[in-house]
Amino acid sequence: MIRETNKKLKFTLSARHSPLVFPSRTYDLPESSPNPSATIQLRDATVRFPDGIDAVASVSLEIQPGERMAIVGPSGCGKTTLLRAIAGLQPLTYGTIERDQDESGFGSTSFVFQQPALLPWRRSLGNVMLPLELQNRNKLAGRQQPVDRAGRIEAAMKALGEVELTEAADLLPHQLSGGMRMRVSIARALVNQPNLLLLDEPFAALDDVLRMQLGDLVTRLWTTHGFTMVLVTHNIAEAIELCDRICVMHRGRVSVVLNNPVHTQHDFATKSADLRRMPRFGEFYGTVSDHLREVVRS
Ligand SMILES: Nc1ncnc2c1ncn2[C@@H]1O[C@H](COP(=O)(O)OP(=O)(O)OP(=O)(O)O)[C@@H](O)[C@H]1O
Repeated sequence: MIRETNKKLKFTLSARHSPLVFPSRTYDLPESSPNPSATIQLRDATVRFPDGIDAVASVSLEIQPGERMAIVGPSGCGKTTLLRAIAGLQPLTYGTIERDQDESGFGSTSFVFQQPALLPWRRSLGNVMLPLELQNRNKLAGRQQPVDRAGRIEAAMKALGEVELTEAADLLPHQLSGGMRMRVSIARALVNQPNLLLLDEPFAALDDVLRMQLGDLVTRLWTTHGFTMVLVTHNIAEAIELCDRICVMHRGRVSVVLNNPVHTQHDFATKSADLRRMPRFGEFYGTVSDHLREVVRS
């Protein structure tokens, strides 16, 4: 069932553990989103590993439907652990993470990793169809309507079309370039119409030009699909290009959440390369770097 989505939403930040609070603002979300996007609410979310390290320490944060949140911070500050906790892959020691779900109770989340992790014996089409096959198994748990083979092929071809790889449907992963493999991985993430897309350093292994091209692709897909997005990255420029807010983490905690002034409603169609030329891009880049330098020093 598709619910009506609110086109204008107020973004708020629960700043209980954030020393710096920036005012919330109102966004115009993309016009057409086939799935209602997810709201994520973290309250005192804590992950303590057996060695006593709090990889995520009392994080309270609210991510609104259709919002794109970047998570940056020094190596080892807990970014990946936080993302895995949001995905439900990492249990919390303390606190809660709430996700709204669709009526079937499934609430689809897709994950894109730095390594595309394609099955080497499956062609692009077969790799992209995989989540739908797994989803069919979930029907045993009464969660989703099964999708027949024709439906799976149609959905996978549509997703491959969205990443401009229709012509590579019959190729095996070893016949694809690094950028193409990543696009197949993005198509696989899109095929079950996620309302939440989690990306962990997706373009870190790629060169700058590819990075920008794939970043523009993700923005275009977000404009069409309207999913909520959380991106872990070391790359400040990428965080600014792709996200509405930037969360700086340090030692498991949220140090600050910054509103991105570079993005406004009419920037959605602006290419990364053009965004980078804007004076406010450079200014904001400086602000984010200053915060990162500060947390590293403290
Ligand atoms: N399974 C685990 N068991 C024990 N400690 C872990 C485990 N996974 C991560 N850690 C520790 O938790 C802390 C946070 O790790 P995490 O991978 O979330 O950081 P990160 O910010 O994503 O790092 P990077 O930027 O280098 O990828 C680190 O000190 C790490 O050593």
